[in-house]
Amino acid sequence: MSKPVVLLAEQLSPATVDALGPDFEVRQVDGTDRPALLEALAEANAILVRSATQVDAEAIAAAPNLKIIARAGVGLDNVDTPAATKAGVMVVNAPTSNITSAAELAVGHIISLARHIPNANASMKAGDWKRSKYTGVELFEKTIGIVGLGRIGTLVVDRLKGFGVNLVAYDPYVTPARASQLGVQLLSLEELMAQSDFITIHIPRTPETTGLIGEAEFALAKPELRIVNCSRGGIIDENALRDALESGKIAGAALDVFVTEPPSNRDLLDQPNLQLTPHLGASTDEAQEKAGVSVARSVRLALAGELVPDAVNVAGGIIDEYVRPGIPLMEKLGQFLQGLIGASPVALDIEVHGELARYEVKALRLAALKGFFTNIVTEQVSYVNAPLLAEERGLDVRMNVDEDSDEYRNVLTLRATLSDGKTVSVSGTLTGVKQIEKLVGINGYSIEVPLAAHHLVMVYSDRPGVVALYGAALGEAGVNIAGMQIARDEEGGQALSVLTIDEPASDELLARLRDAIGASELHEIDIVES
Ligand SMILES: NC(=O)C1=CN([C@@H]2O[C@H](COP(=O)(O)OP(=O)(O)OC[C@H]3O[C@@H](n4cnc5c(N)ncnc54)[C@H](O)[C@@H]3O)[C@@H](O)[C@H]2O)C=CC1
Ligand SMILES: O=C(O)CCC(=O)C(=O)O
Repeated sequence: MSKPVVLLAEQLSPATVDALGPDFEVRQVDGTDRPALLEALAEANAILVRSATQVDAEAIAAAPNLKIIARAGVGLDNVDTPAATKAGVMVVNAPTSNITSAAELAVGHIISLARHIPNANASMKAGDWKRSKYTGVELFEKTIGIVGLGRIGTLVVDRLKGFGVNLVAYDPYVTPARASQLGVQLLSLEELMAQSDFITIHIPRTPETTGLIGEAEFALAKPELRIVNCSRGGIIDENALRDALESGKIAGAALDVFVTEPPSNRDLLDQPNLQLTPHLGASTDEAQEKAGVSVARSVRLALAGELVPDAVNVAGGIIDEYVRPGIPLMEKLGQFLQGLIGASPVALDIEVHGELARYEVKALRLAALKGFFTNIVTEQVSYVNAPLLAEERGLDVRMNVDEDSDEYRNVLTLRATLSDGKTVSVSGTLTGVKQIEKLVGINGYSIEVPLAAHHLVMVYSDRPGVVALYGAALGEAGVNIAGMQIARDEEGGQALSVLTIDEPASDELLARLRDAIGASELHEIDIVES
């Protein structure tokens, strides 16, 4: 069997390939060479990128086998996550891999701006010895404004505390209590612009943050202001920054990120009081190793069909070891239920009874939906797009979790409500040390049958001789019965037989069985392993 193809579209740490291990065919492509990228995506099961490769809707459409897009870093601006979700493709990033490096670069820029280190260095290399020209300022007792008190902003705060500075911040999504815990005073953006001697920006680029700092904000600034952006290009309006630097409205700026990378607007780049780095925030050995290892681990999990903690478009989160075996069982119950109803329900109740109820079981909801849609839509169904498929079909999905369970330690039940109000249900459990997956209920009939690849479910009126009838029909067709269980509501009432068989039954055999036993219901249910 050929190995899954993992495409490395950018330069990643060698630790990435080591962490992927021998189970994949690793291919390289230059992600900025668009035709080459689209061609390589045709066979890719996973793609690993940094920030230069555009994984947009066109690229995702060119990758019919793609299961995961892994961003070895934080920002996901270069990945079309909604398009990936629609195609059932998981998107992951490495959210903490490079935050220390990015925070350290921002602090480095602040100190360099304060002491003119890059300009003084360039001047000396050019043969000069100019001391007074490069007189700087101390950080001590200055006001430093942090825009964005997230992961990186918080690390910057921690690092700056040692300088004896006054820390203020603008982040509308952070509570004053959290800010004061960090030793930072929350201000409005206008107050922060007016009070700060230094500003450092650590927010994502969104429609709301694009151009957040422009002409109006620079108009509020002190002439001593020095501003640093190591987050995303465009959060500071580049034209407004050029004007503010050129006119002496502010004292200096440092940029690691640009609207277009690489940038070409020389009128900005050539400003003498602007210091530049070519998007180096994450460019350290440590950050690249952590990012590579983190995304390699996510790729391994995703290609093994597992939920991934760092997925940004899946709501599964971290799954407890106790919950984990329930995931494949729930997926199978989802398939089984769909096989039983063969129609589209209006509501789906996902019930978790027993000890499992003490754990976070959100992942079981995803598993149920994934299983339910697996055999009824043509597109790839994954933990990513299964909730979207339910939403698109107007399916009312409800989750009921309850610690009570009578007969078994845990029982998982899926109950569909059809448009005529009728309900259809299937229940399963895991038994013994080997955690055997068993069906323990169908439509209120108690049974106990190990789940298999092929099942027959027959409902008929309870009477002697029926087992011989279906046994003979299956025997004549050469189909072996692997397991069976009969249940009934009352003597002479309705009976239900569940058989596991070694191969699928043909349509002709199903018709013969129906006639032979006068079945009121007969379902052949095949479970495909995902
Ligand atoms: N230069 C580089 O190489 C690197 C850049 N980055 C970038 O740094 C930025 C920050 O990353 P993290 O700290 O990990 O993100 P995060 O998600 O932990 O924090 C972002 C913070 O921004 C705040 N925020 C969101 N909208 C805001 C608004 N309109 N005004 C003010 N605050 C707002 C949020 O409340 C949050 O606290 C991201 O854009 C990321 O892509 C990250 C790593 C390396
Ligand atoms: O991989 C890189 O160098 C880009 C880092 C970055 O900007 C991020 O992780 O958001």
